[in-house]
Amino acid sequence: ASLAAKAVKALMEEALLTPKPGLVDARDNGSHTDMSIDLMLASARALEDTFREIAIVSYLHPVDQTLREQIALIGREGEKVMLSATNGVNTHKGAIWALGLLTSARAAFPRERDPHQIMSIAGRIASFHDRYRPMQQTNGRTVKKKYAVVGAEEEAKLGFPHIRDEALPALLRARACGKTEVEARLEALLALVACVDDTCILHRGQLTDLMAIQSMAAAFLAADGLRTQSGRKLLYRLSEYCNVRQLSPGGSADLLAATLFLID
Ligand SMILES: CC(C)(COP(=O)(O)OP(=O)(O)OC[C@H]1O[C@@H](n2cnc3c(N)ncnc32)[C@H](O[C@H]2O[C@H](COP(=O)(O)OP(=O)(O)OP(=O)(O)O)[C@@H](O)[C@H]2O)[C@@H]1O)[C@@H](O)C(=O)NCCC(=O)NCCS
Ligand SMILES: Nc1ncnc2[nH]cnc12
Repeated sequence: ASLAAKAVKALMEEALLTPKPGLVDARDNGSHTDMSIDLMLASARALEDTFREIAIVSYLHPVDQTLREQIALIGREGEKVMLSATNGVNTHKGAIWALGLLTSARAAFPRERDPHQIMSIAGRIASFHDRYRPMQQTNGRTVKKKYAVVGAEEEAKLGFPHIRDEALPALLRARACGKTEVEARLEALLALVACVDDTCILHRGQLTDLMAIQSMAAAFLAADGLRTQSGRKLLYRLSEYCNVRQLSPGGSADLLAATLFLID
């Protein structure tokens, strides 16, 4: 399949993974009142042309500022495409960013298969300055004024450390112990939730909410996930915590989609 089709597939697989705490899945809308699984899938499909354009301009392109600025333009258009497909709901802003950069890296080096190399190339692309980036206030910028966090921008510039050191190892470890694909992906997601400074959570909630969510996710993994009663109870508590406060680990969901794209 094309890179664009793989990016869309990764977004769909993330959306369909069930259960997920706070997030939209095939069973319920988590803590979201303005999203549904149909909306997530429609948003994913609408983004295929965006990822295709990114792949085309990036094909065999050297890693430089021109590449950075060309894909930024397409990415910003992609955000508009997303908002028109969802009637204004921000379903995939972080995913356009992460998957856009990773698609660009894969197209620039079509023979490179190693996820670590691809993440590092994407990090180099992200690190060039985009002179045309609007100065407008975003939730990420608001949060970063308050807290020193690794948000979506830094995550990419650093070469996706949370995918490299947490999600990918968790996914491969769970597969190697014979767990189901659903368990492996859920553990990869929770490995992200346990340590990502999710600006979605920090924008709507408090620092104490982020810490509580991170520690419940870590406890779920320590309890061997869905395999044990205590793991299942922790996942239930985490979901309730998110739903009651209308909080959602949207940044971690985007990074899970990026993880799935890297191993496709
Ligand atoms: C450089 C950009 C990432 C923009 O940076 P900025 O800091 O301004 O980021 P945000 O606008 O806040 O958006 C970043 C989205 O990334 C996700 N995210 C959050 N934390 C992390 C993290 N630690 N690591 C990785 N990813 C993270 C998150 O996306 C998900 O949440 C969305 C909903 O988020 P939110 O905005 O909080 O909620 P709303 O419902 O909109 O608002 P409220 O109702 O709460 O008020 C959802 O979409 C998920 O996807 C963040 O939203 C970059 O985006 C950029 O500059 N792009 C320009 C184009 C470009 O250069 N592209 C290049 C390649 S395509
Ligand atoms: N499954 C999901 N639910 C809510 N927000 C998201 N952002 C990215 N994936 C999401």
